[in-house]
Amino acid sequence: MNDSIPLPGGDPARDRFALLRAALRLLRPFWPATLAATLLGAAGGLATAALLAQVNRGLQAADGVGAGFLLAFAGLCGLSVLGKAAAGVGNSLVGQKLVAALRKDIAARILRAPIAAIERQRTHRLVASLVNDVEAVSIFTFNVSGYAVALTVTLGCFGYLLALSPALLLLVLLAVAAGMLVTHHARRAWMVDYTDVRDAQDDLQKQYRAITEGAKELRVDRPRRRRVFEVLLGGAVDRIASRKSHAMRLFWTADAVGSGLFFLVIGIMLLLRDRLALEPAVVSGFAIVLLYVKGPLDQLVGALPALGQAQIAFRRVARLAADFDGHEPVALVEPGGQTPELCRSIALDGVCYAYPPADPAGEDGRPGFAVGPIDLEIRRGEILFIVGANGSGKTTLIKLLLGLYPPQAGVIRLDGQPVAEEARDDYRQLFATVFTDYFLFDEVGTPGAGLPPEAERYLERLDIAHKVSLRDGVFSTTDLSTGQRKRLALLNAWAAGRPVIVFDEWAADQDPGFRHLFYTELLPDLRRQGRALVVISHDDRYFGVADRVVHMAGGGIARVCTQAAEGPDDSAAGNAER
Ligand SMILES: Nc1ncnc2c1ncn2[C@@H]1O[C@H](COP(=O)(O)OP(=O)(O)OP(=O)(O)O)[C@@H](O)[C@H]1O
Repeated sequence: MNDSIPLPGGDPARDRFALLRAALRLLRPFWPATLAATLLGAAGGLATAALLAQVNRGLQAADGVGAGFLLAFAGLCGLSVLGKAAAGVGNSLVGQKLVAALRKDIAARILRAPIAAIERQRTHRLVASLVNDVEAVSIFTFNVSGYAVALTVTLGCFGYLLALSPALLLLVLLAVAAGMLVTHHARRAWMVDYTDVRDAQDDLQKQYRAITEGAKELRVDRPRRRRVFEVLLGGAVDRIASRKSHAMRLFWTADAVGSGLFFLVIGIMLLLRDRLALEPAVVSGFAIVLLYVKGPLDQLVGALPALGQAQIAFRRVARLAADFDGHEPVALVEPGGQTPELCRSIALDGVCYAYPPADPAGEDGRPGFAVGPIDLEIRRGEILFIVGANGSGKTTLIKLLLGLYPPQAGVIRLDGQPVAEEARDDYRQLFATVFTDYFLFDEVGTPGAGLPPEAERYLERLDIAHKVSLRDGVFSTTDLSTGQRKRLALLNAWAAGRPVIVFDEWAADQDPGFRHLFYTELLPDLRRQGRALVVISHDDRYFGVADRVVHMAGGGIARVCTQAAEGPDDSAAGNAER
């Protein structure tokens, strides 16, 4: 996938120009349209300033205006209106493209990020970034050339004022500087508010998940429901509202001070008119221009809250990007690399992985859970069970086997050859999985590859054909019972046609009849097709189905039993019981 939308590299908190640079970098792919919109808008802005001068000249002309004046007036009007319209159209075009590119970019980052980083981030934070940060950045960038136009109009107007009276312009600039000082102080305070708002948006997203995904639990638990609604969700909502109102109060106070200063300047000018013997053309020119330029100036000042929120959003996205650093070469758009084959076996040689400590400050002194060193071979056409107590490391082991966690030590070999980091994504294509927290895609099999001809028959085999059919490769419904949905997940894993299928406690929510069918018919059938089956199971009644049973304890392999010998297998050598 094209990684053409670079997100900020610097820290916008410390680097004052990081946001500007990041915005320019974001706009870079669209520079022709951005430049055209900005230039046309700037031309329109300058035409507006010239129009004001023309109006003042017309007002002061003792013997009326002629055809030449009217022609120039009409030309400036046309340029002003068209420039503004063109800038608006160009802006929205660029804005839409930019937002689309930013959304795709964040999604691509998630798709390529290390699984451990995604697990660390938690879904609600990712969703909040996808929704709130993109929104904040887009609101600001949508208007970048609008701000450029406002700035040009302002500078053009000040240029005209300079020509009319440098001394009076100095007075205006003093007022503008005082207004900027007040705004600057207010801005520092409202940035603190907006940072807190953004944190509260994460909390809100978390509580939205709680009330949707935990709807059933909350319906039967009134105290918790009240706490979630009033304290957790309500607290986040109220925090956002009060912090935003505080920020806006500061903004409007600063804005009012700015406007007051503006009118003060006009008042002072009128007061000093006679004392300084100002010409009527100068006074009327200043009055017209100052009243007009207040619009673009307000637009520029009004951009500050959006700018602040965009800055915070950039900081968030930068942090996310940093946490997703070291992403793997995962093909998203171009066809991937080679689809590997499994001829003999996959071997884990001394593979280790340790989670970071739950308390990174290390205050509780507990290290993260560690798995390994693991020596294990998975052979083509065998059923391998991984068993052990809760928390013994079974799922972590299969995440290592699948290449979802990169081994921190040791190596994975495919048919004797080490799997290099660049080939890990290809290697992962050997597997189909049904995790305990699986996600059910309603498109069956490998997208674009068509369905295996026996798919309908397999639905019957799974005793689900009376509920679900396949329409154009899509399940007609997934509104099913828990066990039935899991059968569809199994169908998906089977239809993907991969040489290795991994089941994480698949049978846990199946009825006894179907559980029996799974262990005694489906698994042996899949083995007959030449696939390797790695099955995490607590069903000790069916351990006899496996060719080998790997017993995990405390993150290591305690022993491996083969069915023939029912004793420790040679392949377990080196895995000391813990
Ligand atoms: N995402 C994670 N981040 C940090 N630590 C984790 C994470 N997932 C698991 N662990 C740690 O690893 C240990 C083993 O977890 P794992 O899921 O591998 O166990 P399991 O044998 O599959 O357990 P179960 O039978 O309950 O599914 C956990 O007790 C926990 O301490």
